[in-house]
Amino acid sequence: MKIAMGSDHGGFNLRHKVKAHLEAKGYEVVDFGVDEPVSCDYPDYALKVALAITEGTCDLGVLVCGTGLGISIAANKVKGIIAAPVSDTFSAEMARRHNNANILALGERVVGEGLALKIVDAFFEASFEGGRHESRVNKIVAIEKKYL
Ligand SMILES: O=C(CO)[C@H](O)[C@H](O)COP(=O)(O)O
Repeated sequence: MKIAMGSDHGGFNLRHKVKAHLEAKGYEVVDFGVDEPVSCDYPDYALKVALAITEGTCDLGVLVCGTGLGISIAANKVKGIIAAPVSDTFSAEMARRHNNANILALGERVVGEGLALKIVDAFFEASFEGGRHESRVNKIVAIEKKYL
């Protein structure tokens, strides 16, 4: 599995820790920056990661900013993206199993490294269940098609 990653300055340190963790587990990570921990705009990195997924060069993504909010809000503006800002392991698992999220968003100023890595594991070890959840996710896609 190929994972796209990106962050702004607020998620710079945690992005590197998550990247090392995923690589140690054998995932291929494509890192879209930011390359230096200098003040920058999170929508720029949300867009790079979102497009890598919708264009098919990566399978899933991880985005990190200070809270995980702005960067997921921006990513969710791209058709085909379901980005979930997550701060606990249960929601991380459900984001895949029920919501078919294709991007996990983390907040470096919200979760510590230990919890963040457990959240990452919960997200990547889970799979979409389909069934009743598929028709619900399809309704999200229909909203996106009609209104975005
Ligand atoms: O969390 C974020 C967006 O949701 C950003 O990382 C945060 O807003 C950046 O703030 P600052 O420019 O004050 O470092």
